[in-house]
Amino acid sequence: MPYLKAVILEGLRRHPPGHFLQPHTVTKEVELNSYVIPKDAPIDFMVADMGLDPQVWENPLDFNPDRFLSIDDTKAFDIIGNKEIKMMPFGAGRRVCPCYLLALLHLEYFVAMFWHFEWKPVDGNNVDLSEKLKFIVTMKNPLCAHIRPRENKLE
Ligand code: HEM
Repeated sequence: MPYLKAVILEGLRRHPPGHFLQPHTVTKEVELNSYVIPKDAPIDFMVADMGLDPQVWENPLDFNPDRFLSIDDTKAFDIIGNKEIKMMPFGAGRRVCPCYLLALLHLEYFVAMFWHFEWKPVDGNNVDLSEKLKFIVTMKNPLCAHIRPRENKLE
């Protein structure tokens, strides 16, 4: 289970479904780290870039779930930025995704299907992880796979 959770977190870091949040704004001018943010100016959060910041993540382009296993308890990873923000696929603060726990559970069920089902690319096509930026991010070339129950259960 810890590794399954680590795979989900790494997927959300490396390929967050939304590259931006909804635009946010401030109700009065504020200064943050010597930047002045004017009242009512639309503010976009670069979610995808946060997850690729080399000052925060070692080899950020690598898909490496192990980076989350070094955290004592994967469950405790601060995905909604209560204490610190290292990535924010669900946003943070008062407009954070209210269903993030449901979404995480859903992702776990989906990825756990690999335990029981074997996935094979159709006609030997390689899996292409190129992204297409729409309202959310989708696969540029949709995944086509044959799925069948595993004959040999995974250890
Ligand atoms: C992997 C799945 C999901 C991701 C990555 C995701 C991500 C997000 C993000 C980034 C926001 C905007 C946060 C902000 O602007 O600060 C958001 C808002 C929201 N999400 Fe999700 N979400 C997911 C699944 C879901 C699901 C399953 C539901 C409901 C069943 C849901 C319901 C909502 C709602 C209602 C809001 C608006 C909250 C508000 O404006 O106060 N999301 N989500």
